[in-house]
Amino acid sequence: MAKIIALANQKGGVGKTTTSINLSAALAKAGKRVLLVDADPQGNASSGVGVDKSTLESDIYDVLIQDTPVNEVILPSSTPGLDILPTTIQLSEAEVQLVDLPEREYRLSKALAKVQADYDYVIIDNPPSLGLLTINSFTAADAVLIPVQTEFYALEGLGQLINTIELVRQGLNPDLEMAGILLTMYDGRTNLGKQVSEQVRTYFEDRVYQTVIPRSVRLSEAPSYGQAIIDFDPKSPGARLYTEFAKEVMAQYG
Ligand SMILES: Nc1ncnc2c1ncn2[C@@H]1O[C@H](COP(=O)(O)OP(=O)(O)OP(=O)(O)O)[C@@H](O)[C@H]1O
Ligand SMILES: [Mg+2]
Repeated sequence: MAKIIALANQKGGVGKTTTSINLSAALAKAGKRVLLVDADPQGNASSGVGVDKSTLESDIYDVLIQDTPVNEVILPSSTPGLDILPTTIQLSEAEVQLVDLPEREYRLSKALAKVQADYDYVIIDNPPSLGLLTINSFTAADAVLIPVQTEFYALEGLGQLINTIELVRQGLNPDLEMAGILLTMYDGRTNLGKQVSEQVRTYFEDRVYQTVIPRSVRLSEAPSYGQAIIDFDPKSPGARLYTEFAKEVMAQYG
């Protein structure tokens, strides 16, 4: 049965999508069967693993709103062993439409239950909000992994996020855990980077992963080629560190 991990932080641009893509690809390279779920209407995870969104006949919107079977929508990605449940901008309408649907918080969970036996990991990329799409992900997930940009205001909003996880645990999904916090876009040349990472570790202690993802231009270039960093530039520091990070996740979840 797949471990389902939702990547979330309602703060925008902290590395959720970059981490979703590259953790998924590194897990697949390690021999795991992985499904990447793009639950963000921006669709950056879909294009980042080589999906041409303009040619899609159906996407996660149809699964959530129209009850299209999930296996009809899943596609192979540019990385062997990694499948993608893609999205397009039409998912932006789902946030409103879900409100009136029965079991509105459980729709992703029900869809993923049908393919959970086919994978070792399901990684869900989420939008920068705590709306119904993210709540669907938290209801479906075993654990929430929080990327935190090693920058000023890094801790801002984390209290609210952790509160939301707690609320979901009290109602919709009692088994939901916090997987941990991943520091991203670290710049070791600046004092700020060091200060923020120390501050996050002081506050969250062993819930912060040992691996730290450095700021790297190659990581930001890879998505425009539709490739994960381990395929785009296997020798780059980004490829090495996402591989290290995947090892930490496998030590945690098998
Ligand atoms: N380690 C890194 N080094 C350099 N650039 C990075 C790194 N990680 C992410 N980026 C770049 O920073 C931007 C934001 O990253 P990303 O899209 O992963 O964040 P996000 O949290 O998914 O954003 P959103 O909240 O909009 O979904 C992107 O342009 C991405 O390419
Ligand atoms: Mg994103």
